[in-house]
Amino acid sequence: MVTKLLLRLHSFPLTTFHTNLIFPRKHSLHKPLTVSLFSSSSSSSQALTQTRIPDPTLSYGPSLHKGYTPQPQQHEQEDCLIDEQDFTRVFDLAALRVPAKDCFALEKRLRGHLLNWPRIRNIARVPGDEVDPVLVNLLGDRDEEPEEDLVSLERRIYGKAEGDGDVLSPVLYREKLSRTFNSRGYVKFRNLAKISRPTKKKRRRNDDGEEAARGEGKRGIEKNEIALVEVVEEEEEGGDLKGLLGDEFEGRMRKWRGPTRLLLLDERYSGRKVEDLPEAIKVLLKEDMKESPKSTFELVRCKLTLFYNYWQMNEILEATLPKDIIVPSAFETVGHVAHLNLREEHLPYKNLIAKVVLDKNKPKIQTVINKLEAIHNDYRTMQLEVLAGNHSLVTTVVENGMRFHVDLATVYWNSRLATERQRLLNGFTRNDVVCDVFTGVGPIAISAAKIVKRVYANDLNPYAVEYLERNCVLNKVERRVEVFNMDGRRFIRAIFASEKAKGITQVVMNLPNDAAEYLDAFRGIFRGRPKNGDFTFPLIHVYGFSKAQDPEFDFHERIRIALSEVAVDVEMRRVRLVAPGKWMLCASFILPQTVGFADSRQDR
Ligand SMILES: C[S@@+](CC[C@H](N)C(=O)[O-])C[C@H]1O[C@@H](n2cnc3c(N)ncnc32)[C@H](O)[C@@H]1O
Repeated sequence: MVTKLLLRLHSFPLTTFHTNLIFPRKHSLHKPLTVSLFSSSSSSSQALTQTRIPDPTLSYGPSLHKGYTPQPQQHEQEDCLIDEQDFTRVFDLAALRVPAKDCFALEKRLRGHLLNWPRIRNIARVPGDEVDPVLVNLLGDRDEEPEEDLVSLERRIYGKAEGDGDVLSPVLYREKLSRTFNSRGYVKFRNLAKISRPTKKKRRRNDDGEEAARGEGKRGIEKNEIALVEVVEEEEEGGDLKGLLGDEFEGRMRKWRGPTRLLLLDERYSGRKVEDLPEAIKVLLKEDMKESPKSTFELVRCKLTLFYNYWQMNEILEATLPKDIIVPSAFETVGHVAHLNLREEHLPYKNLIAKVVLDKNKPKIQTVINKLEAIHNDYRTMQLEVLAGNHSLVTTVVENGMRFHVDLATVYWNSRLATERQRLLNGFTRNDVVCDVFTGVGPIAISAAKIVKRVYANDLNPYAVEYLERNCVLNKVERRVEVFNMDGRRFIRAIFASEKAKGITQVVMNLPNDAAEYLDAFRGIFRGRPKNGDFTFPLIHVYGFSKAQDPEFDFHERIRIALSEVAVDVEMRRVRLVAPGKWMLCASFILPQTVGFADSRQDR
């Protein structure tokens, strides 16, 4: 998520309340302010008339069950599945307005008293008070008449000071200045060009047309906007300076003369007056005042608006789905595709769930699919339903630093096996020659090709073989991988009957449903060859599922039966629990000589 703060100025019709002032300011440089956090630009023109959402059991922190909703807006509903405006929540907060230069130090020291909400920065910018340091310097360091300095500064920046009447448009203001130029002299206006020319950043935003509508209250919430902070009140005229800092600081009362920041205070302090703030905050501010006597602070009330984009997937789903069903919290990803495994109870809400998954995981996720039924077909491909996003199931997955093109509609892919594949790869050396009998699009074969001498990769599915070949080229291993498209049993027989058999040191058989039953293909593969011949008895890694009480024993039995061998020395490990009570296992063993030289008449 982008964590950028951008400024909004004068974009909301804001209500102004009285403020508790730490430092009163007779002349304010500020209008009601709008500050946007984490967004790229514009703000809402929502009127903040509210519908309270009372919940007596409120926990600490942001929640869709807390705060209040702004008055519903007339809007065109793009998607009837979910109305994003229903998820807008407004929270009343207190904030300390502090000089920008002090904000980080104060944030550190006040941390325990700040808002500390996830994805919301404790420091918010205050638009409109960013003053070019050169201009601030123009004020000099004189203490005697700070207010006159500020009035003068205001005129330079805004074309008017408080009480001067309406703000001139930038064009009129420039014209006015140019008319008075000669009489007033260049000295006082040497920054004219600077202040009348928009900065590069502002210009860019103007180009986007985003700033153009500012002030007209026409803008909607930006797509990626998650939160907005608005100062909703201005200071009380002639507020009591002594309230917080005592008599000793009265003489130090001075005006703002530079950029400020808002330090958002803990939600507990919402609506409090200065005197009600914890002693720790007061002491700290006093200390800061002693260290930098020119610092100014004020307590302001503000509204923090959290939009649909702020809330996380589970928060939205929890608020939307009926209370008695489990909120789906996880999904698999394959490239840009999110793969849900929805339960029966979720099916009536599948499109809504998919939309939230898509919204909350963009741009990485572009498509949301649901598996329709258990995998039954030979190629181990899934029956899928596209629920949201684009319908392309051709995607690119990165695993072990390799890239794999995959079409989920026609080939098998399972990202959950990445760790297991890596474990297998760790056992390969550059002296190995690997045979991958059920290779799919090649996640093992292609990664192995970067390590070992040679790989023979086979799959029955012609689409998988097509992607395998593409992926070999994509990962620049096509010269080390020989590709076959045949039934696994036939492949084992053919490869071990050929000259290639000599060098093969490891065989991978990852077809957990039936791979063990293909082991019979190894019977007699070296039959007829001299027993002291220069061939290797390969290390075989075979995968399988077991629902038995003792899965290792059960799988071992299947292997023994397939090999027609009384005893096989097998190293067994559990890979993962694929369903309640169903384990995926990997058995590794060196092909027994008795099996390799077996009489083929025992074969199927
Ligand atoms: C579980 S996938 C494993 C793919 C790959 N090893 C991986 O980790 O992604 C099993 C693969 O075996 C292929 N397959 C199924 N039956 C086969 C057979 N009789 N002979 C060869 N390949 C077969 C399927 O097309 C599928 O690609």
